[in-house]
Amino acid sequence: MQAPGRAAAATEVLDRVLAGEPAEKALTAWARGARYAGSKDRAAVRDLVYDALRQRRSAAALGGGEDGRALVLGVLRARGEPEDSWFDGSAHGPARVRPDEAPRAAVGAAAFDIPDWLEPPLRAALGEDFEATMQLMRERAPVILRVNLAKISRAGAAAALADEGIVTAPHPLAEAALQVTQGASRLRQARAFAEGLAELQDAASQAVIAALPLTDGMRVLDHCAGGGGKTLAMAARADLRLWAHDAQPRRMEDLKIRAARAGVRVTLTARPEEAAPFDLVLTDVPCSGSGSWRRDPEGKWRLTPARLDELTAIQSAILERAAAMVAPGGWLAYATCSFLREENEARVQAFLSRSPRWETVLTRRYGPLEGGDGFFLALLRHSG
Ligand SMILES: C[S@@+](CC[C@H](N)C(=O)[O-])C[C@H]1O[C@@H](n2cnc3c(N)ncnc32)[C@H](O)[C@@H]1O
Repeated sequence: MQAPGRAAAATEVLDRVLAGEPAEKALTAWARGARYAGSKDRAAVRDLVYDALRQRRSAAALGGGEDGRALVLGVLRARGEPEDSWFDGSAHGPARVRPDEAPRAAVGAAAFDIPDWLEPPLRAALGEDFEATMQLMRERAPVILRVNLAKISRAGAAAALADEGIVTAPHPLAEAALQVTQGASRLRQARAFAEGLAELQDAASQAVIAALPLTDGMRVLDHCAGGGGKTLAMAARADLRLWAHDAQPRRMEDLKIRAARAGVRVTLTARPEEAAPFDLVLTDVPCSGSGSWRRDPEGKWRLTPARLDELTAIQSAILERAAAMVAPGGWLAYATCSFLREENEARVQAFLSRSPRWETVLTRRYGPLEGGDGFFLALLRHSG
């Protein structure tokens, strides 16, 4: 495919997304009907679509409109591409750019590519880091690996990956983190993956686990385990007795296989109370995802104040339930991949105001200025 064909494909996909279809579904539907598209074409169309979703408001302004065509034009203008070679009016390409499609300036929240209603709470949460953080959130997220230090050193894993054409650099945020700088497309087939030497995991997720007081022999519950990324990261830190739970057990489907690959044992449970008490319970709660909108940019346009209220109620309920499963003197770790105080400090405060036997030992916010996703961790201790 030539550049115009890719622009036309991204326009078609974005128009479907703007009409309400999830981006992954729209991309799959397009790829099925475009057998002529090679892997490079599919990657290029995907990049255009995801760049447009991350930068939806500023791309719309730069592209002089609101539809898929304007978004693609805006992204290409932001990239400094010669628009005539993409919008060339050829049979498979978009029509030439019209005079009424002149770029406009994005102002206010649009310049940060966030909905208007989220600017005040994000400013409140991020303070003087707001602008720099929001600029980074408009970009693609880095590809980061967690080396399984129980099996190999970080330098050893980097060397094994380099043998397969995957170039990495140590990431400063966590001792097991490697940032992939070249060859990311080879990762899925890499031996280092199949042998459980490394897993994909954001650096801030890794830093959250590194901050937990985990020691050999502890009984630990990952209460919102999902795919189990943090379960496995905890297992690599110490010789633990580990349980994993999720309200949607299907999400943990691959965890058994991944645990076996990593050489660790995890008990999946639908009724964690039966194995309580635990020395530490991690609650990586469902949240707005505002810290990981680089990876899931649709999330920021989907979020509404009503959904945020629902999420904060769920977060409070999870904290209550998890706290009841912690042994006297034990630990409760509350984590979100969100910047918003309503989901972070405010949830912890609300919990503490109802729970006099708990105190905060540590709170920490992570963000893209440190090279990872946005994350929040509060480590609470029971008084015993
Ligand atoms: C942020 S994700 C967890 C990601 C996971 N810890 C990881 O590192 O890959 C939140 C998870 O919480 C689960 N969840 C939602 N409500 C829950 C509840 N009331 N109790 C337990 N898990 C819940 C969701 O199904 C989702 O998998």
